[in-house]
Amino acid sequence: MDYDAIVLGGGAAGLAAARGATAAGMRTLLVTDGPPGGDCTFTGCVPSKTLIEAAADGLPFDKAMARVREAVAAIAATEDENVLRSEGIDILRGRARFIGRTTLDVDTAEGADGQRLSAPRVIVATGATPLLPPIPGLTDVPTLTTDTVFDLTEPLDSLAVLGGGAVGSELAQAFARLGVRVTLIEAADRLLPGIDREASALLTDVFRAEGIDVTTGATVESVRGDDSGVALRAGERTVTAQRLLVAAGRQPATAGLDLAAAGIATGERGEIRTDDHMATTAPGVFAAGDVTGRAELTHAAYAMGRIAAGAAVRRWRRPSWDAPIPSVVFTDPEIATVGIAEHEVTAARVRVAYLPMSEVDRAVTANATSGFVKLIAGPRRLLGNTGGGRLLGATVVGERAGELIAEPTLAMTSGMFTGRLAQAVHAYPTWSIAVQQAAAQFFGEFGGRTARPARMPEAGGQH
Ligand SMILES: Cc1cc2nc3c(=O)[nH]c(=O)nc-3n(C[C@H](O)[C@H](O)[C@H](O)COP(=O)(O)OP(=O)(O)OC[C@H]3O[C@@H](n4cnc5c(N)ncnc54)[C@H](O)[C@@H]3O)c2cc1C
Ligand SMILES: NC(=O)c1ccc[n+]([C@@H]2O[C@H](COP(=O)([O-])OP(=O)(O)OC[C@H]3O[C@@H](n4cnc5c(N)ncnc54)[C@H](O)[C@@H]3O)[C@@H](O)[C@H]2O)c1
Repeated sequence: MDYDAIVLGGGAAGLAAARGATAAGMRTLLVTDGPPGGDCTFTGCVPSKTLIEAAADGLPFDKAMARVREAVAAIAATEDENVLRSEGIDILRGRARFIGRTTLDVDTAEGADGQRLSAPRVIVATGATPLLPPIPGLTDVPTLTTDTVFDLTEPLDSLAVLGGGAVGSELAQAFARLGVRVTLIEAADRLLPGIDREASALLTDVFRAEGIDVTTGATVESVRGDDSGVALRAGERTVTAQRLLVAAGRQPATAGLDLAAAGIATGERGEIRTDDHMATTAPGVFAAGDVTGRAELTHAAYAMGRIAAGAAVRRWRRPSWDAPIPSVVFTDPEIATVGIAEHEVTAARVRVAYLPMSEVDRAVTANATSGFVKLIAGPRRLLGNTGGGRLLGATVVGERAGELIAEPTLAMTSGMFTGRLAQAVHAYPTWSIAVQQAAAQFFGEFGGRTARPARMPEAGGQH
């Protein structure tokens, strides 16, 4: 065998896996056909968050795009090939495919003949690529995806955004704030369909107030156009725009890997099937990150990479995928979630504490009262709702929601009594005191509010 472990893909999952395997004393090779950092650094989190911040700062289009390039370069430099080699990881730039369970053929960038490499442990972390849905005409018109949108150099007049998930919502608002006329079309009945219904409604109101033309419950059925513009047909509507951004989800990147040669099974969406230890159906082969079709988030990819590496090197007490994963949509206001949303409650005796930001002093002082904190807590085995029960989920909408979600995430991860959130003294007047004040509602009236029974789906999830 050439190595103890070979990792395929240099994104968040692959980097975590390579680092984890190296730290465990494995001679590790990272094979990647793109620069280390992957989607998050080059076409995902980093450019999108920089664009959002630049737009919020009121920068003109060209300066905003220049700031995007600078931020990407700065963060890429912290994890480039030299940095990884200094950490003891071998790197090969090239495209890998399986020719056996633990044997790979790698086509290197130089176009040399495939290099044959093997290791008893292989971790597949090849990520995902933007999905182009099978909509008539879509492949005949020039489209933007997150692979290309951050390369724009010329300002746009107008942009149609297909899809109101995290990508569509974040970029619709950023481009609108950069002066682009934005139309957003979402097939589901609301933006960010998986989240708390009130959060969706609030975001839609904010978008409309900022001039974004939002249509929900309308599926884009056909597209036509050319270099000068596009026209989208969605139900009764025809939307025209200079450019079209397709933000309809991502698909696992397994094309060309020849997973069958290794006996690696995939699921309905082409995702690599994994168990709780990130093991695939092929002994010795693990998978991590977006390619598994689990939470498509950088921190989740990183966590999966660590688990895969740990499980690959250990026989006993192998780490498992069971931690609650927070998620933040970086719109303004931010929408942060962990665990379940209220419409997902199925058990009895689950209670909800709700606190609007208009009753949080820091939000009042910041004149940013749009949003709320919602904590969902349920009974423990034997102990019931004693001590506030245990936290099942939280949704925070507001200016610093992404920071506030860390505390409920800790509560869920550690399995603490929800009451600890109310007991811990929080500094006044912080944003995070909102979590304490909401948690206090599980123990009686606080500020005129008390936790109420969760509303089951048919009753709707509004406060
Ligand atoms: C616009 C946008 C914004 C986002 N914002 C956020 C955010 O704010 N927060 C967040 O948590 N997540 C965000 N995400 C999601 C996040 O970027 C991904 O979940 C994360 O990057 C996935 O990491 P990964 O390692 O699984 O895959 P990737 O980063 O895609 O890495 C896969 C790597 O594998 C390589 N590869 C593929 N096939 C092969 C092969 N056959 N051989 C060798 N190498 C191969 C690729 O070149 C790539 O470098 C965002 C995504 C997008 C698109
Ligand atoms: N802040 C973050 O953490 C962040 C930001 C961006 C992306 N991401 C990750 O990237 C992944 C991809 O994001 P995404 O927004 O592309 O995917 P998504 O699956 O979250 O949303 C895609 C949306 O497009 C809609 N859609 C699909 N076909 C349509 C059609 N024909 N007409 C109208 N609407 C249509 C779907 O109903 C869906 O709501 C997500 O899973 C997310 O985890 C995370």
